[in-house]
Amino acid sequence: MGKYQDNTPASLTRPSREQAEEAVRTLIRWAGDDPLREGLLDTPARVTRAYEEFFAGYAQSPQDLLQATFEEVSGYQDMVLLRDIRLESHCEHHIVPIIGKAHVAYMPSSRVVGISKLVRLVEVFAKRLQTQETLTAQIAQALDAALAPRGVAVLIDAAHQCMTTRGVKQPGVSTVTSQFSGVFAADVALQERIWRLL
Ligand SMILES: Nc1nc2c(ncn2[C@@H]2O[C@H](COP(=O)(O)OP(=O)(O)OP(=O)(O)O)[C@@H](O)[C@H]2O)c(=O)[nH]1
Ligand SMILES: [Zn+2]
Repeated sequence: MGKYQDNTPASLTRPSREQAEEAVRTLIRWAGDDPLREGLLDTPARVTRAYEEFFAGYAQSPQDLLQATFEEVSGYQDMVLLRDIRLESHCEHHIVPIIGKAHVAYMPSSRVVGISKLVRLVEVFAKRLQTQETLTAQIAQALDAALAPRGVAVLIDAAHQCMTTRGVKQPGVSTVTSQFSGVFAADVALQERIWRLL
């Protein structure tokens, strides 16, 4: 009998906690230290628990999150914009933090969603291994799919620690990405209004 009975590729099967902790011990040795010295003994367990927090988004569904919508907003039709949502993610190339701000806007058609859900939506995708472009696009696409609004705008402004603390070492650089759909994609004046609001 094969090791993986459901034909799931080995690269997709979740290791046990013990295997994950062993991998951390390997990386500690790779860094040049002794995983058995007192100060590092509990580190593998802490790191795996930290990974559960950093990457909690894999276990969360954006569709479930955006299910509860409502219509009664007394005919309100203009944009809803959440500015300065704290963004904490990890770059998929180096697994180091991406820290910044996300701004999410949509132009409702008939339904709106609880504003906290927009923050949670950012978190679902941020708590995965990401590029900033993918993160921006995934948030926009999930909102479009769930609310069928007249348009969506997602902007992210973030610093990548893979560029600030290593590599090119440019602490002052932030990366700005944006994705517009619907009326926001069609109307440059609307895009300008958003940039001004930010
Ligand atoms: N487009 C994009 N690139 C990213 C993102 N996060 C990190 N990167 C880049 O991914 C690239 C990986 O390049 P490689 O040459 O394979 O890796 P590297 O040798 O570590 O690159 P350096 O960072 O230049 O030292 C780097 O240029 C990173 O700056 C992101 O969110 N979007
Ligand atoms: Zn990186």
